[in-house]
Amino acid sequence: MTAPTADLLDPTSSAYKKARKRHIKTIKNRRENVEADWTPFRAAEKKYKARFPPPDLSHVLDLALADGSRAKEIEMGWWKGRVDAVDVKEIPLKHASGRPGYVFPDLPGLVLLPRFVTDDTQRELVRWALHDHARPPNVNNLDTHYVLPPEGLWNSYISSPDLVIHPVASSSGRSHEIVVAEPAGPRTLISNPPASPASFSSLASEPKPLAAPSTTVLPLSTSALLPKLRWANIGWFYHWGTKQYDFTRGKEPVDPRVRQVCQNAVSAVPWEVVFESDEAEGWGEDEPDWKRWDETYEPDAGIVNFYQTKDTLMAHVDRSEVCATSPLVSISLGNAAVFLIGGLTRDVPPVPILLRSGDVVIMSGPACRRAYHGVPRILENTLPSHLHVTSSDEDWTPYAEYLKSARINVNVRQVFPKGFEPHLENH
Ligand SMILES: O=C(O)CCC(=O)C(=O)O
Ligand SMILES: [Fe+2]
Repeated sequence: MTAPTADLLDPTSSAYKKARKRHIKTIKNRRENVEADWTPFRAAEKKYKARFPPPDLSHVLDLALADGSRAKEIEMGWWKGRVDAVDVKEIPLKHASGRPGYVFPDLPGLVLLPRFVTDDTQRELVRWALHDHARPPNVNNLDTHYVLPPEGLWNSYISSPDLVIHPVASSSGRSHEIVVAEPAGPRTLISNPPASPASFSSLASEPKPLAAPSTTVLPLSTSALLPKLRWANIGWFYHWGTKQYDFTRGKEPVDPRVRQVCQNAVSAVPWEVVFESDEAEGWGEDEPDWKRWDETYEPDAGIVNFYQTKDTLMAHVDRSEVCATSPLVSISLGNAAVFLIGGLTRDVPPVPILLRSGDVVIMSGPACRRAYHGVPRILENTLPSHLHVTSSDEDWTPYAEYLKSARINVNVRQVFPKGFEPHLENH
C-alpha cells in the first residue's frame, strides 16, 4: 500500500522518513552520471515516477483548474498542476456541453477535451470495462497465464472473491504448441515496423504464434488476481509478440456505448481549426483525410488499460494501425494520471498533462499519431466524488472500491478505412 500523499509531504511523518531512506539507498546504488544517458523522454518519466520526493507538478498542464465546477475534484488528493504550464489554445466545440476543447500549437493533431464524458457515462463505462468487457470473447493479459472463469474475472470476483484461479501451465498440456512469451507484467518496448497500406499484407501474413504461459505464477484468489488485470482487447485482436494485429482471428464489435462517446468526441471537434496552420505533410497523396472524418471515422480496435496506482506505461508509439492519421480516442476514468506526449523520437522533450476522470484525449494526424507518449504516474487519492461509494446505488460499491486504487483508460483506434475488410488467404 502506498503511503498517502499528505504524509509524504510532511517531513516529520514516518512515511516521509521511510521514503527518504529508500530514496538515499537507490541514489547510492546508481551509477555516476547515469542521468546524462537519459533521453529527454526518459528523464521526464523518471521525474514523474519518483516516489521521493513526490514530483512537483507545477510544469504539468491541469485544465481542470479552468473549470469552476471541478474545484472539489482538484482539492482531492493534493495533486494539482497548472492551468498555464503549457502553451495551449482554446477551441470551441460543436456540441452543446458548453465546455471548450484545447489544442497544442507545438503538436498539431493533439486535442484535449476536459470532462467531455459526463459523470453518469463515466460510471457506465467503468461498469462496462469490468463487468461486460474484461471477459471472453475479449482477450486480457491474464488469459495466457490463468484459466479464467467464462463469466470473466470481475463477475467471478463479485460472486466468489475467495475462489482460487489456477495457472494455465500446471493445468493443461497447451504449452507444447507455444513459441513466443508474452510479458506477464507491464507492457514492454518491442520496436515494430509501422503498418501502412503498402506493408499491410506482408505484416498480416507474418506468423503470430501463441504466447507461452508463465511457469512461475501461483494459484490466486479472484480478489488477489483482480489487481493484476492490466488490459483487455477491443475489436481486432492485437498480437503482443509481433506487435501487429492478428486479422486471421476476425474482430469483436466495438461496444455501442464506447463507439458513441468516440464518435461524439470526433464530431465535436472543429478539425479545420485544429489543422488550420498544418503544413499538410505526411497525410499521403490525397487531400488531408481530416476533411472527411465526419463520414469516415469508425473505431474498430483498441485496448482498455487497467492501472493500479503503482503502475506505469512506458514511452511508446501506437503504429500498428493501417490508418496512420485517423483519430485515436483515449478516455480517462477513475484516478488521475500524468500523461506525457512528445514527438517522433524520445529526444523530443514531452509535454506533461494531468488527465482526470472524464477527460478525453484525441491523438490524430501524422505528427501526433506517431508521437511517443506514456503514463509515468497514476496520482493516488484523486478519485472524484461521483465515483465514490454512495448509499443510493449499492451496486456501485464494488466498482467504487476497485477504483480507489485504480485508473481505467479506454483507448480506441481505427485500424482500417471505414468499410475496408482485409481479405486474407488463411482467413
Ligand atoms: O492510459 C493512457 O492514458 C494511455 C494509454 C496508451 O497510450 C495506450 O493504450 O496505447
Ligand atoms: Fe498509446
